Amino acid sequence: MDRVLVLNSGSSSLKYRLLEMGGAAKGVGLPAASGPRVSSAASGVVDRIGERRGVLSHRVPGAGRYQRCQRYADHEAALRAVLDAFGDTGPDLAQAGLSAIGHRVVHGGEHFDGPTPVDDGVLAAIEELAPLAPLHNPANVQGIRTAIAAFPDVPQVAVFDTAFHVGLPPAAATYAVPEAWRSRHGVRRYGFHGISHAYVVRRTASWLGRDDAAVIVLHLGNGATATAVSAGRSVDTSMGLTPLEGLVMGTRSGDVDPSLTAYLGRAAGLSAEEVEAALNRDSGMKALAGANDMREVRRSADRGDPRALLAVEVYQHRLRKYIGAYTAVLGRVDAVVFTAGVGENDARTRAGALAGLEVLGLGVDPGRNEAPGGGERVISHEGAATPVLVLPTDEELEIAEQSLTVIERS
Ligand SMILES: Nc1ncnc2c1ncn2[C@@H]1O[C@H](COP(=O)(O)OP(=O)(O)O)[C@@H](O)[C@H]1O
Ligand SMILES: CC(=O)OP(=O)(O)O
Ligand SMILES: [Mg+2]
Repeated sequence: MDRVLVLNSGSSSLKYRLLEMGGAAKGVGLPAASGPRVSSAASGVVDRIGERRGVLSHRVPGAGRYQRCQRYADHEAALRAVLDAFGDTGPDLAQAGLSAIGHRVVHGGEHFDGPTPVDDGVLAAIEELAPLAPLHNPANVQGIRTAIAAFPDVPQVAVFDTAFHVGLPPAAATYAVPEAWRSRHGVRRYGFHGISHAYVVRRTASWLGRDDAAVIVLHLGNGATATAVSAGRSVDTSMGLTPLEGLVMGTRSGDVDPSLTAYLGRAAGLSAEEVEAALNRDSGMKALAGANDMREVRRSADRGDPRALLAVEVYQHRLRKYIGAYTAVLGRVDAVVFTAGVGENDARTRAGALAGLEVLGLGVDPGRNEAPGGGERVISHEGAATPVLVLPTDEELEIAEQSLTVIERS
């Protein structure tokens, strides 16, 4: 049996899971995407990293839950606290015989087209890409460095969000901008959330009983991506050079007119860096409705707050446009799949995104869409031409599987 510790460092959170793969199941049984049985020996999350009061929740199946609230200054401090939690409650990581530590890395640029064992050169390359994923790559690097310091003898593997999109057709990957920007500075569309997509696309193929399907994947979390997938390959995706383009997100604007930066420089005296930071951290639902969490936005909208009502309309309108566009890109759609925090849990967003798309054969069955309970499910009408599915993503399982593939190869 292999044990893999997975670290998924987000902009302000650190999710982690210790997975046991291929052995007799203990702990919580997980729906293995492929291959042998997988179980979770411990899992948890540190939320609100960098804020005054962060929260660490650590869960060990059979031994309960443990919570600690304090300030976690950065991802290094968060990971050290996670390692302490393992020390306090078990399982003992030093004795676990870890086969690998798998890290989610958001931007892999043009260098990385698959999971990669981490060495100094790989770490330097990930660091160099930080300007293209300012909310994510610095956190990923901190996580990797801290894990190497704690477990110098365990293989560390970087698993990239961009890798799923490496084969994007040139027509979708190319920006119509000066040649020198493209050839000298790597200016192209990369695409993100590929770890989640890889998992969800495999689950979709298994649901449909075919792997040549044309699928629109809607990963709607804090960050959000729409992707057109044909026969398992990404053929267009809404995020581009950085994870800022595309859909409206929790704190990110998604698509805006590129003239915005220069205009605000002239009109408001803002530097390019200030505009970029605001588009990443202070835009999206946070800017429109005062909260980045869709649950809070919905509560405000239910109270009749006009800002929240508009925010929801803007969010859904953008989604609907991308679904229409990707129907055109694919020519034929065999399934639409919702995943991640908002996609898995918010029935109203799913219904709103597809409202008016009956002309494309798309829609939800209200009873199925609103039925309580999670898990993989169909939410379109019985016999609908295009099934609409909710498939909970599992980035940690995908990272663990990809990490083991690399370890076994080397
Ligand atoms: N029941 C729910 N209804 C609406 N939105 C939800 C619900 N549960 C979670 N979410 C949304 O999911 C988001 C987080 O999604 P997640 O996929 O965990 O994002 P990330 O990995 O980017 O942190 C939260 O910001 C919240 O808006
Ligand atoms: C790439 C990205 O946007 O990731 P997240 O949704 O975790 O912020
Ligand atoms: Mg996520």
